[in-house]
Amino acid sequence: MAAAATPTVGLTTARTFISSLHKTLMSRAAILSTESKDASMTRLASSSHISLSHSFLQKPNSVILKSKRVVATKAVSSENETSALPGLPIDLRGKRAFIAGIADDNGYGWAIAKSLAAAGAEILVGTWVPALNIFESSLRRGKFDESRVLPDGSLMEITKVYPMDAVFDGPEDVPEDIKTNKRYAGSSNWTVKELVESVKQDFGSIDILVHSLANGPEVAKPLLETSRFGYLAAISASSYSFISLLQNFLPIMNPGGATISLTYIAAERTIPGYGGGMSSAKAALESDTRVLAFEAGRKHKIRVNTISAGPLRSRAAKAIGFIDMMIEYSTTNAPLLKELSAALCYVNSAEEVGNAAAFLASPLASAITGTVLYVDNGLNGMAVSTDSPILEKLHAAKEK
Ligand SMILES: NC(=O)c1ccc[n+]([C@@H]2O[C@H](COP(=O)([O-])OP(=O)(O)OC[C@H]3O[C@@H](n4cnc5c(N)ncnc54)[C@H](O)[C@@H]3O)[C@@H](O)[C@H]2O)c1
Repeated sequence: MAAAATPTVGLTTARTFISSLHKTLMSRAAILSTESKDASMTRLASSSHISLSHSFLQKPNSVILKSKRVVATKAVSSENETSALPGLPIDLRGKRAFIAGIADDNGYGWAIAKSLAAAGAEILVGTWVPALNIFESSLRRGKFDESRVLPDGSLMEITKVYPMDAVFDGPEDVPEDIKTNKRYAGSSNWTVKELVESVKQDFGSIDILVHSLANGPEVAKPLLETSRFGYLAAISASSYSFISLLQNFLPIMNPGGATISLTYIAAERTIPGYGGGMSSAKAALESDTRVLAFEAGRKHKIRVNTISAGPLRSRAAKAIGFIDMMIEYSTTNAPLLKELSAALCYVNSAEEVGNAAAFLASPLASAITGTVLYVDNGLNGMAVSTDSPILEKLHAAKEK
């Protein structure tokens, strides 16, 4: 079920590629490395994976024209070279991340995967079963190629995509109507226990777990009108799912690893319209972050944090129905006044959340656990909206 395999390259192409990499390496080696160029090349040959974009695969002759799309997915620098680099890099090379909740390239899960990949982590993805076919076929057809581009010009590789449904812990929990549902036909081993068993069999262990999923069937209903079913379904898919993933993944997580979930300010302050028990689910997720940080920290040396993210036009958010208003509210009232999705600088909000997640997952955050990290341009700190007509009256009165 590999979504994006690493293709082999023809001999001539490989020579061209190695020659261009050799040039790059030589210039890097001259600046950075104290070891011999031959030793660097030997290391490069053994550590680099040559990977090509889908567009190259479709047009083999375009490899030289599109040389930027021909990349080494593993960094060529050694530990020595890294320590010689200026700055404080987020280095996740050698780490394996499982990101639960990616079904397209618009959501926070995708952005986090990209930042983790840019820092060198290997990426495994868990996709909700009903969305799996379309996600995998879009990936195969190159629909996401443009948004797979990482800051160094290479493309994010997803080593494997796993089907999952986070509301079922084991096969015994799956009701008949889901078992026979045609959207689930053709996929297997997608309950949480079976998923983790598959990851264990395939890879042995992981270092980073990201929970980027939520679901509330009655999200559009006010809490006061939410049914017991809707409320519990929201908690099950959006909060307990994190506990279930931790329960099952912790035994195969390497000590020192990190887990991250995504929350929303509606957990702490009232956001009218974010209903159906979703605000309750996020409140539970934030509280659980603290308790799970204690338990997972003591028992497994694993950190647990959650990112409270600003509004993003993801598929899930669009389904709620007022995401554009929330974005406008945020861009008008947050301390940092920037359009989140077209930021003043080279990043957008999803990337900013991705980068914060990469930091939290890295050794740079080794003493951070049990926290809610706000990545929302500071909106959470505001007690009044600056565009309130009441405040406008106040300002007008002062000016008189
Ligand atoms: N978009 C926002 O404005 C915003 C703001 C703050 C927090 N968040 C949180 O970010 C996380 C990611 O959401 P997003 O907005 O990026 O949307 P998204 O649509 O990209 O991600 C939600 C994912 O959850 C998956 N999913 C739903 N039910 C599932 C289940 N039972 N099992 C497995 N997967 C399931 C969906 O297939 C989808 O891929 C969520 O926790 C969301 O609450 C979003």
